[in-house]
Amino acid sequence: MTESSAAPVASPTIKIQVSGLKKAYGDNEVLKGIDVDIANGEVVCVIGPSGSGKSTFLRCLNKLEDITDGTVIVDGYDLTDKKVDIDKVRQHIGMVFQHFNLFPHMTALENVMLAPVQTKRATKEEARATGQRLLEQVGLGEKANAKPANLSGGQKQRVAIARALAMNPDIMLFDEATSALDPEMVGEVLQVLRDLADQGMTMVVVTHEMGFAREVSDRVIFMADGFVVEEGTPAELFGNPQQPRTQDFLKKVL
Ligand SMILES: Nc1ncnc2c1ncn2[C@@H]1O[C@H](COP(=O)(O)OP(=O)(O)OP(=O)(O)O)[C@@H](O)[C@H]1O
Repeated sequence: MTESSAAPVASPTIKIQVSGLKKAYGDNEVLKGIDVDIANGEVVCVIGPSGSGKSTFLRCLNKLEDITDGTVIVDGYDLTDKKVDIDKVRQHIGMVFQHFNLFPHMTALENVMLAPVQTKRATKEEARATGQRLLEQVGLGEKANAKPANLSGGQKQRVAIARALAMNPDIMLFDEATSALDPEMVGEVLQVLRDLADQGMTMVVVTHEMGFAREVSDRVIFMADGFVVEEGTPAELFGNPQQPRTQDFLKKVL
């Protein structure tokens, strides 16, 4: 590998290029060779049965997991290149998990301000102004001074989304962001995701919300047993699935 290999290498229209991605935990190979390209502004939903490798796939996209084999190129940075500064790459990527992991002793606004200030991307004043704007964007402008304990699950998740947006990412990864929520709060969080999709954010969304996948995504990927079994537009995948495994899965969940 040369020094220059740490520089961006991909086309700016392709945000994420995954080729031959394998991930094993010991002898257990949970990703068995995934090939996916995701374009700028594309919204991709990843669906599939429990244990099929969806979260592991997502976590490989910002190297929360070490990649066993294959390549993952994000915003032109090859994550398998040891010279690539992963913290720098992660500044392009916002990630939202099932559990919100907010700091309980900080207000909603302080949680949102934290990363830009800590990484010196913004002064405190700038981060405060941006944080307030982002809380308003997710419908929580009036909750800026509330501590997480005084917010509902859906509100906490919306703070977590605002926190991810505070680093001004150009890719957002959502790992079952609504799975821990009471049903009545799912809609308010999905609405924030819809708004982000409308604004042209590149998004990869691991979800069990088939209605959301159907309505919002540009492309749906169906995974099973560590493989991409089938992918297509929502109309193709939900309306006319080709693979028996996809058909069986959709029969169960729709
Ligand atoms: N840190 C880990 N160590 C060992 N095995 C793991 C680890 N993380 C995940 N696995 C295994 O990898 C497989 C895929 O898990 P993953 O969480 O990616 O599936 P998933 O499709 O997201 O499932 P779900 O829909 O239930 O969240 C599972 O068999 C799981 O037990």
